[in-house]
Amino acid sequence: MIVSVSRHAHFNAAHRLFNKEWSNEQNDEIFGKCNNPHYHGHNYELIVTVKGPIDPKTGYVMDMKVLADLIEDKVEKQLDHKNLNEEVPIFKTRIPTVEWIAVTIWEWLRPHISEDLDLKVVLYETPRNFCEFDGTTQR
Ligand SMILES: Nc1nc2c(c(=O)[nH]1)N=C([C@H](O)[C@H](O)COP(=O)(O)OP(=O)(O)OP(=O)(O)O)CN2
Ligand SMILES: [Zn+2]
Repeated sequence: MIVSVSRHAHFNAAHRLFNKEWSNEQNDEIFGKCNNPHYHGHNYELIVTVKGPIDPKTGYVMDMKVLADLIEDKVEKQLDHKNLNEEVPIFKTRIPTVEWIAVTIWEWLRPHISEDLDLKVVLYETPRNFCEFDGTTQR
């Protein structure tokens, strides 16, 4: 049997959506209020799911305490109460959209989770806007 287990986490962060290769007018046209030069913030809700076989000895797919500690160390410490554009180096080159934040979180977690397990990240930027990434690189 292949089973999924998930851990819910939370962080808040500020960001500004803009492409530094574009003019102010282009950025305003594409990103609108999200291009506010004084930034704006979100309460991000994160769901991390690992999927795989149940270990016959432990009954676990993965120890949720280990997963929780991993999310705290690799994600929350890097992003919580941060200005993503200014304080998180990867977002100097990636626009901190919910898409890129979700992909980045997946990349940060993947090396620390058993290769036998699939990993999926769901990230809510607002209660109505969310993004999902499971490592897929081709359509
Ligand atoms: N594909 C994406 N589109 C948008 C993103 C994104 O990351 N990926 N981000 C934003 C902004 O960050 C913006 O702050 C989202 O806020 P808002 O439009 O206010 O979202 P709400 O769900 O709160 O808006 P309602 O219109 O009230 O539902 C925009 N787009
Ligand atoms: Zn935003």
